[in-house]
Amino acid sequence: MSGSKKPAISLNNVRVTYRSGIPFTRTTNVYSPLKDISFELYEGDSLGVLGRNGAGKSTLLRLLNGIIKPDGGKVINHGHRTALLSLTVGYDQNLSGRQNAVISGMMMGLKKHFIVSKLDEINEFAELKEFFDQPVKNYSTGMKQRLGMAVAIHLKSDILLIDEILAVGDSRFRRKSEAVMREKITSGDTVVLVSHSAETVKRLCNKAIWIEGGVVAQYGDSKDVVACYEESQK
Ligand SMILES: Nc1ncnc2c1ncn2[C@@H]1O[C@H](COP(=O)(O)OP(=O)(O)OP(=O)(O)O)[C@@H](O)[C@H]1O
Repeated sequence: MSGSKKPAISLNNVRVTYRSGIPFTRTTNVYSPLKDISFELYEGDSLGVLGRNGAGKSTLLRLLNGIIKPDGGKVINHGHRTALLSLTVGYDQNLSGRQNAVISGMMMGLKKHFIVSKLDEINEFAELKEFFDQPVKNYSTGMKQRLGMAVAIHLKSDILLIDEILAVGDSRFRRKSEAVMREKITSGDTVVLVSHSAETVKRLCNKAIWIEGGVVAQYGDSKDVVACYEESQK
């Protein structure tokens, strides 16, 4: 248990296997980045996810979001609405930022008229101006990041899952996003943050999980986990 906090999502012995066919052969690549993962994400926690490239951090966020299902073990969401903020998942490139914002909101289970009432605020935060009505394929990485951040902040979910999105974009917008994130965290929102920056995890998260070799190498207070993770990288 984590004090009197309630579990928001529980993972019990979770395994994820990717199977991809190799072109022009009858063979299939089978790979399990996550082999046996168990932990509880508690309500009100801000959890940083650490691990080297390919450790399965983004896979873990997709599991928490419910986009993928485990092929072993169980993911139990105790009734929370999640929003995944990522530069690689979630946009229809041919639709405008405005249309994508509406779709994202509907995927979070929100009513269309509520989402529509928030669109001006979303565009104001994202600073997209007339680009808001252009196809996302014309956006720069920074513009996609700003749109994702604006949608996630204005269309409230119970659990915000953030995949590396604070690492890109210009420093002014990064500071603006970090300030809003900090506000959400202090007001008790549940956040899971994947970052290559142990410093960011230490700054924004109270807890951290370190994934290595498909299992949990360490889970606990973010300062302790970051210290061990950084030591292992030397
Ligand atoms: N759809 C997929 N099909 C096949 N393999 C995949 C798929 N998605 C991810 N993988 C593989 O699973 C492993 C874990 O990927 P994942 O993106 O979760 O790692 P990560 O820790 O987020 O990596 P990074 O730090 O580089 O972003 C990688 O080896 C990746 O190549």
